[in-house]
Amino acid sequence: MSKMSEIWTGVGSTLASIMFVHAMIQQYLPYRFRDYMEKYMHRILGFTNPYIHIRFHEFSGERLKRSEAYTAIEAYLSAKSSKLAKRLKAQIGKDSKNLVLSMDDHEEITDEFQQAKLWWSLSKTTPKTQSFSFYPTSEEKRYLTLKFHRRYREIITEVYLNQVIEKGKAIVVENRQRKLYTNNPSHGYYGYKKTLWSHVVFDHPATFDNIAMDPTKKKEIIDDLITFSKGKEYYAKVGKAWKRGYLLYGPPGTGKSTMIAAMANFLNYDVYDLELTAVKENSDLRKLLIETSNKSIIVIEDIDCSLDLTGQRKKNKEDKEETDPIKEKSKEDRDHKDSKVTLSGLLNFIDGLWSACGGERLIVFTTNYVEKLDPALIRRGRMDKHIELSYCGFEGFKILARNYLDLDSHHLFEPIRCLIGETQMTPADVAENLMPKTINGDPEICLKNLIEALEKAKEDARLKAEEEAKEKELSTKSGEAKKDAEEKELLTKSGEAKEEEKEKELSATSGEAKEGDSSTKEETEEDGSTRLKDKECNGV
Ligand SMILES: Nc1ncnc2c1ncn2[C@@H]1O[C@H](COP(=O)(O)OP(=O)(O)OP(=O)(O)O)[C@@H](O)[C@H]1O
Ligand SMILES: [Mg+2]
Repeated sequence: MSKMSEIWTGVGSTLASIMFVHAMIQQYLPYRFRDYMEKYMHRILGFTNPYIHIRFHEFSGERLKRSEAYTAIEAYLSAKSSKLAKRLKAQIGKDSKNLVLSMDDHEEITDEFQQAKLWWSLSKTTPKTQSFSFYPTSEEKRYLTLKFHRRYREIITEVYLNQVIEKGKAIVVENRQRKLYTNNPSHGYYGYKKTLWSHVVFDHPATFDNIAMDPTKKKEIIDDLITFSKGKEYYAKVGKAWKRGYLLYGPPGTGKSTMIAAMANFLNYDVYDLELTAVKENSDLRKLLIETSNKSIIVIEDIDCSLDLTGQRKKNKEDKEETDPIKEKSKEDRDHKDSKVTLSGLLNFIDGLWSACGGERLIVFTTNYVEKLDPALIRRGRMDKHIELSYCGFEGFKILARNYLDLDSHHLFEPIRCLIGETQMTPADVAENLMPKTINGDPEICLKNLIEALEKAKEDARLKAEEEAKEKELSTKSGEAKKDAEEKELLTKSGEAKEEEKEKELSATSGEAKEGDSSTKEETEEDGSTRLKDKECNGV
C-alpha cells in the first residue's frame, strides 16, 4: 500500500514538473524558438510514433465553402457516432421526423477496415484573440482527424477513404432536409451569425400533378428537368457549366411561384430565394453564389421590380420612365436599400466564371412584364428556357377540378369549357372559385360559382371592350376632325399665299405696263405733296 502511494507521489511530482517546464517554455521562450522546438519535436516523434494523421477541415478556401469531404465523412460517421460516442450533437432530420446524431467536439470514435483499426476524432480551434460576446463566435474552425497505423497507409488512403466519401455522400442525399434560403442584407445588423443565407425547412406541397397547365407543355418542362438533372457528363462533354436558366413569365396568379416549388419538389433541390434589393454590391452577389449548394434552384422573383436592369439605356428614356409605375417602384427600392448591383453584375452572376463553381443549379427568374427586361439578361445561354404561364384553359380547369373537388367529369364541365375559352381568368381565380366554402361543400355549388364568375368576367370583358372601342372611335374622330381642321388651315394658307402671289404677279405685270407713265405720276404726286406742304406752311 505504501509502495502504491509512493508511485502515485512520484507520478504526481513528474507531472507537476512537466507542467512547470511547459508553462516556463510558453511564457519565457521566444515565439520563433518555440516554433522551431515544436517542429523538431514532431520530427522526433515521427520516427518513434508509428501512427499517421489525416486532417479534414470543415471549411476550405478562406471559409468560402463547407468542405464536401468533411460533410460526407460527418454523414458516414453519424451512424457509428450514435452507437459509440459519449457526447453527441443532435439535428432535426428529413421531413422533421427524426433526429440525426453526430459526435460532439473533442469526441473520438473507432472504425475498422480489413483488420485495420482507425480512430476518428473531432476537434476545433478557437481564435487566439478572444473578445467578449453574448453569441457563439463564428470564427471556430472544426476539423476531423483520422489516425491509423502506418502499415495500413495504402489501403486506407486508396480504398477506405474513397469508400467513406462515397457512402457519406449517399447518406447526405438520403437525409437531406430540403431548405428554403433567403439572403441576409449585405449591410447593417443582421443577427449574431454573419452568414450570408438564412434558411427554413422547405415544405411546399406543390407538385407537377397539381399544377394547372397544358399537359403537353407540362411534359415538356418535366422532360427538360430530367434531362438537365441527368446531364452531368453531357455538360462536361460540351464544355458548359452544369446549370440552366428558366424564365417564367405571365400575369399575376398564373402559377409562376407554384411552378418553382413544383420544380424543387420534383428534383429534390434546395431553393435559394435571392432578394436582389438586399444585396449591396456585385461582389456580394458573387459571395452569395459561392455559398449556394449543388442541387439547388436560385430564384429571383419579379426581376423587373428588383433592380433597374435597363442599364445605360434608362438615361435616354428618362421622361418615359418617370410615368412608369414599375420603374418608379424599382427606383424607390434602390434608393431605400442603397443597392449598387448592376445589370452587368447580374449577368456575370448568371453565366460569368463564378457561376461554374459547383454544379447542378437552376436559375429561375419570374416576371409579369417580360417585355421590360433587357434582352441580354434573357438571351438563351442565360435564360435557356422561356416558359409562359397564362390564363386558365379547359385542361387547366380539369386539373384544378380534380385537385379541389375530386371530380373528373360533371355535366357542368361542358358550359365551363365554352365559357373558359372565351374569358381570361387566372388559375388562381379559378382555384378560388372552386374551393368549397364549407367543410362538406357540394362540388356542384362550387362549379356553379365558377360559372357565375366566368359569366361575370365575360360580361366585364365585353363592357371593357365596348368602352375601349368607343374611346378608340372617339379618338379616331377627334383625330380626323383635327386632321380636317389642319388640312383646311393648310388649304386656306396656301390659298392666301396663292392669292398674294397672283396679286404680286398682277401688280408686277401692270407695273411693267405702266412703267412709261410712272415718272409722270411720281412727278404729279410730288407736285401735289409740294402743294399741300406749301398750303400747311401757309396756314391754310
Ligand atoms: N397553374 C396553377 N396551377 C395550380 N394552382 C395555381 C396555378 N396558378 C396559380 N395557382 C394558385 O394560385 C395561387 C397563386 O399562384 P402563384 O403565387 O404561383 O402565382 P404567381 O404567378 O407567382 O403570381 P405573381 O406574379 O403575383 O407572383 C397559388 O397559391 C396557387 O394555389
Ligand atoms: Mg409569384
